Amino acid sequence: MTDDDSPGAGEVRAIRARPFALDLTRPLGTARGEITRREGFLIAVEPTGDGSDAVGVGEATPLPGWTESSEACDAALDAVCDRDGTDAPLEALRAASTPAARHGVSLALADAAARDAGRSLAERLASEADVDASPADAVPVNATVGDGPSAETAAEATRAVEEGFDCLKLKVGVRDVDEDVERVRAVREAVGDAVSLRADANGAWDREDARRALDALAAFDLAYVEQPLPADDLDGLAALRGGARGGGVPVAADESVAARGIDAVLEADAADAVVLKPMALGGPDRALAAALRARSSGVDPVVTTTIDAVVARTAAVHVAAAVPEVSPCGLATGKLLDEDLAPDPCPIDDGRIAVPTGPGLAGGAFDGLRRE
Ligand SMILES: O=C(O)CCC(=O)c1ccccc1C(=O)O
Ligand SMILES: [Mg+2]
Repeated sequence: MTDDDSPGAGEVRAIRARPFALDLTRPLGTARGEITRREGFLIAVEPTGDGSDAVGVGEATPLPGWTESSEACDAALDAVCDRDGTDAPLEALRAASTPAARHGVSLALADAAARDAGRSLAERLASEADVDASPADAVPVNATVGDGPSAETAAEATRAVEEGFDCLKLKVGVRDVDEDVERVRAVREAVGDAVSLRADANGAWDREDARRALDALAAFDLAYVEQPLPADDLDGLAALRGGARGGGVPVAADESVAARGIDAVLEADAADAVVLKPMALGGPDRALAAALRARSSGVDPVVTTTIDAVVARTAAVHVAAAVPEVSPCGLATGKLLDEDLAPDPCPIDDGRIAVPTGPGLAGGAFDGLRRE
């Protein structure tokens, strides 16, 4: 990483933040409540130096429980916005306390730097993180199926497979374990054996329920169960995995990574896979670093979002593209939003999402947002 090239190292002419609010088409049911609406801030930065005038865009879309509150995000952005010649704004934004604010500013700076260099964001992230391989031009994705009655869940899963998805993630943990087992059975029967299935309990179960659920779900060849236990129960997750090594269901950590950090999860041997949300981890750079650390420990990284708007979703696609041979990622959530900040530059075809070629996030696709 060179000094004049590193995000946050240069002087920044101006940082602006504009609030937005977007409704979901219909609520996404999870064990931690329904997600109905996303409120955040569109960020724009104008870096100084060498006569370049590339404006970078970013997005800070907090989801309380995963990130700071909307108020804390607003206050953190306020502290770095609209100040002439703000130096190293990233140093003022703590990933641990205000990850969404840091995400927004770090993405805008990285977008600007990538545009200046005429490279895609994925190329810039990969080279900053010393990834040798070239970024992928498309990334496999899972369809996201929320909680619902068994027949509804099976119908939604069938629709996703008809649209070309060969990996589905089902939300579980809202109902009791027996009902969820029946939902997974109904989906497996509806979609057949060739489709990869994941289940996400969002920390809903205690150790006894989790053991019972994983034992019963072993019959349905799940790729993994995501966050079967609360975020802090790393020892419990490690013990559940004992079954995975013996042919049971693999375990993925999501909330645990956001709450405790990637290093704690890897040190505790708590997961077969980790689910990485750039918005919850403090930025695309930090999410890629976590992915590479997981990979080097033999743990499979998966990139997803907190149901972000198009700017942060596109950034997460670039993060996923920079991870060599990445597993299906939770990036097919654009259709959950009723409206968006701009048209989506990442078409999904046959279960894969296209990575924009740049420069930056998506060439000229977000130029309307840069000028506002
Ligand atoms: O991973 C996906 O398929 C979509 C994203 C998703 O499920 C999610 C969205 C918002 C908040 C939490 C979660 C989660 O993975 O638990
Ligand atoms: Mg999850």
